[in-house]
Amino acid sequence: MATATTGVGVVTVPTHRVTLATRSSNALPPSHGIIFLRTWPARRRLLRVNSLRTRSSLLRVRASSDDESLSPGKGVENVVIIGSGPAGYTAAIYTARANLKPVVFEGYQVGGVPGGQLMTTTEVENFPGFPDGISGPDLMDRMRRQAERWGAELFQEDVEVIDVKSSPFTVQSSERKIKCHTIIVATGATAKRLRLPREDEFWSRGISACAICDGASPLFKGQVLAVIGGGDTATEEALYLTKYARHVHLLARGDQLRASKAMQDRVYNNPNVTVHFNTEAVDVVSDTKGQMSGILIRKVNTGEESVLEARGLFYGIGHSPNSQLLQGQVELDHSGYIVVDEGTAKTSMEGVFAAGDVQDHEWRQAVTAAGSGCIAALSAERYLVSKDLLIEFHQPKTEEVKKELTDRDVQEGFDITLTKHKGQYALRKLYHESPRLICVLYTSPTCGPCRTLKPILSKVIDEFDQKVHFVEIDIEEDPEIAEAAGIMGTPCVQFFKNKEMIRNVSGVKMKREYRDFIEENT
Ligand SMILES: Cc1cc2nc3c(=O)[nH]c(=O)nc-3n(C[C@H](O)[C@H](O)[C@H](O)COP(=O)(O)OP(=O)(O)OC[C@H]3O[C@@H](n4cnc5c(N)ncnc54)[C@H](O)[C@@H]3O)c2cc1C
Repeated sequence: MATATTGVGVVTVPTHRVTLATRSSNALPPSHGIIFLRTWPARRRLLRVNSLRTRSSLLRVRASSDDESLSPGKGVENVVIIGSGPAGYTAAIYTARANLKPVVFEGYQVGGVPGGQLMTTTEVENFPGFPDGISGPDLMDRMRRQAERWGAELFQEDVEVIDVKSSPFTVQSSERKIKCHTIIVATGATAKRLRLPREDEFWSRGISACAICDGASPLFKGQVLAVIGGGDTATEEALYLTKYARHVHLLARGDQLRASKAMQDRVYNNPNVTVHFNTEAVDVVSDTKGQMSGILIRKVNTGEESVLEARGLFYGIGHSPNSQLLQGQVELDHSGYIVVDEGTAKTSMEGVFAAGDVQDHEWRQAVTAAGSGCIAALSAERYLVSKDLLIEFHQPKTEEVKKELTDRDVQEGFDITLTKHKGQYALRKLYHESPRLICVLYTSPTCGPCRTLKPILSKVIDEFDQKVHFVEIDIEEDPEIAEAAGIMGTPCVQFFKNKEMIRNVSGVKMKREYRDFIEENT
């Protein structure tokens, strides 16, 4: 039994020594901001910790535990969340606020970028709380920060293996292996693409995989649009788009629609929809302003090609759920979606919960994904309590976050002894004066993958502090530099040494690629 003195009173906690300090104290190293109350019966433990919270929101809690295996990272975690879309981050916010200290694998490449599908879209206009809309990357940034603020531990890594057949479960990425009592799978789904030659160029600028999300955007309002597919999704999207479009063409590869009879009737009876059977898209075409103006289509039965005028192209060819990790371990439906008990997040394996698009082939919206992430988080907490497995983690308020980059360098403020810089003045100075390897990251404000790459590269650069120079160039702020460097897209990383460019890396690559290259050249 230990007695702890606080600025507001005395709290008695059995078994482990617990020290409480007021917020003004700065004597606590961050690693001690944890309370382990493992030997208490779960319900009492929760009550006690909650009462600590109620008695003073100004309390920090430090605990020492004689059971080393319970230290975070070394022992068994309460919950691992896989995925960083709206479902994953919402689950992280809820579990972190419940003091479960969730470990989140945000993903990297295999199932889409960290932040999920919304990182690939411009404006999100239907997520509650943003009356003027918000860009997809900004929304995901906010969710991420909210999860981090409450103590979620985030890793930008793909999970490669899950083992839920033995308890505790194992979750493994290329960099770490974690044991845990519960898992929340929020790996989303990937919209199937046609891989048209100019698809990447017009993605989110004419081509979309979500009519409900993008149909009302000014880009498409009053225009002629086309939808590809012959099933329920495509017919529903075509009908939805008639609310905004001047006319909608539905392109079906077969000689009939696969959609339900009711949907077919609605399509055939709508004068604003024209169905083209035996038709496939070959590519999109653009006008002299570089805007999408039509679709090159081909009749599959005759091979005849023509251009169909359209300002927008919507894919209604389905989604693939990112559930491969769980194949053979939890029940999946015939399309690979994780099966959950209706209205819950429970999968066929106790302790494994699923949220978001990976378990939802019907609604697939950010807000429904977030809602199901909340359900999964609360379910995981309940499960841990019911099994008497829950360990609460109380973290001290984190120290002020170190600024990642110096402010935009100006002539007076430039300091060559610093490793990280921003802006064209710094780049010019370093190019001429730095004896170190220079790593230049080109970004743009609306580029989702840039937000993914920045923290990754920043961490790698930290490993080589004082051995390299790093400069970030926003190509909208410094277009001349970007043009001179021949930048065609962002993110792009260029390495310079002795006034020569020695490598150009486009897109987001694995962390070790940047690390290995820097190591070889410093
Ligand atoms: C272009 C586009 C525009 C859209 N616009 C809107 C809109 O305006 N409004 C709206 O409500 N909805 C919109 N949606 C739908 C919305 O984005 C999805 O419904 C929502 O993102 C689903 O959230 P999620 O968390 O389930 O999964 P996702 O957002 O798909 O996120 C899945 C996450 O899992 C991670 N992951 C996958 N595999 C692994 C692994 N092995 N290891 C670790 N991590 C992994 C990925 O990296 C990703 O972070 C849009 C979708 C698209 C494609």
